[in-house]
Amino acid sequence: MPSSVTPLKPALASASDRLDLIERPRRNRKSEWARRLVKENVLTTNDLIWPIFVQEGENLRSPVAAMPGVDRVSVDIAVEEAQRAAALDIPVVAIFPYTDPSLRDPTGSEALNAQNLTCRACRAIKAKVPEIGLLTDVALDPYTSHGHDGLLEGGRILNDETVALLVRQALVQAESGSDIIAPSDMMDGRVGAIRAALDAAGFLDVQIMAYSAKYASAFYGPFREAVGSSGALKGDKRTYQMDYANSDEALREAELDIAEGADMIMVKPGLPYLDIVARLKQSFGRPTFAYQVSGEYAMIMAAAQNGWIDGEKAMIESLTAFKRAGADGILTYFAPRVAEYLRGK
Ligand SMILES: NCc1[nH]cc(CCC(=O)O)c1CC(=O)O
Ligand SMILES: [Mg+2]
Repeated sequence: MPSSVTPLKPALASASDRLDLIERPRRNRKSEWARRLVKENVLTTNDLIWPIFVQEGENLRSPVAAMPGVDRVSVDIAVEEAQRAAALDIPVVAIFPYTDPSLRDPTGSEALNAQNLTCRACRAIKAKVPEIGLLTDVALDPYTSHGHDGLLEGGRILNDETVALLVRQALVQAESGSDIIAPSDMMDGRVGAIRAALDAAGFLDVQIMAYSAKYASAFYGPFREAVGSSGALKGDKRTYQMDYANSDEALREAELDIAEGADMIMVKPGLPYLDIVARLKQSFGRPTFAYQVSGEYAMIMAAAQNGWIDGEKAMIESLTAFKRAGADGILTYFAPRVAEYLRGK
């Protein structure tokens, strides 16, 4: 018998040393094949949405300091990234613009410009990579000089006036080829208003993924660096984004968005809010997504770069945790790396 073969033998010498257990949960974990057999949740490339930051210029990549491995890219490179995503079977890319400071104003008027970066990126990607889904964020913050998602008047964010602008922003995005409109602004009533406008304009097939439970969070810091709104932001977003102490409120928000026509709902941030993901999925049974945001990405990368955790393992574990909580998909900056990892398996 070759020495590498483990002989079958009783684990303990005498029966008296043995615990009298009917159930031994470890039996189902005894080997790789046994673990695979009882695996409950699996992460696949179908679960991934890749957020991409775009900037002006040509053949340009600018690293985002707080997000190692993530670059802001010019539109031509964004097209190449979309091609890479399609080749990796990633279903959707999400476009986020770095707007030149000279184009930012108090009303975020650049958001309504059909020639803005987001719209140009959409058209360029649609033309070259028609097989990939395109998601665009609807909110004014990449375009306002004050960094808020809505119109600001005397220190207040105006709801209904903002919604009127968001509707127009959604329309220019749909006209540019966006397949999924994702309102991230947290104004009341925006989903219904956007749905009605899309339908009236004939965009019956354009989907809405509502950022339904979006919390006022410290984990968005690196994103604001990436889109250049951190320096601009005055105050915080707590009068429109949710209080992280609340959970029932997320149910009411999601209920409203669904009633107003959201095709998909989203929770954001991700990992610290898995309880919300689970509650929404169980309560509504709708396609439910989570956003593993910039600060979550930064934490994993920073610890990995210090040699404190295994970054690749933490990446897969964190994304599988979203699946376990009930998420149908995850917006994650790890998307291309995970897709490559999954392909190699
Ligand atoms: N409304 C814009 C928006 N859309 C996505 C994010 C954050 C994404 C991330 O941190 O990765 C933000 C920032 C914010 O609300 O301040
Ligand atoms: Mg709402």
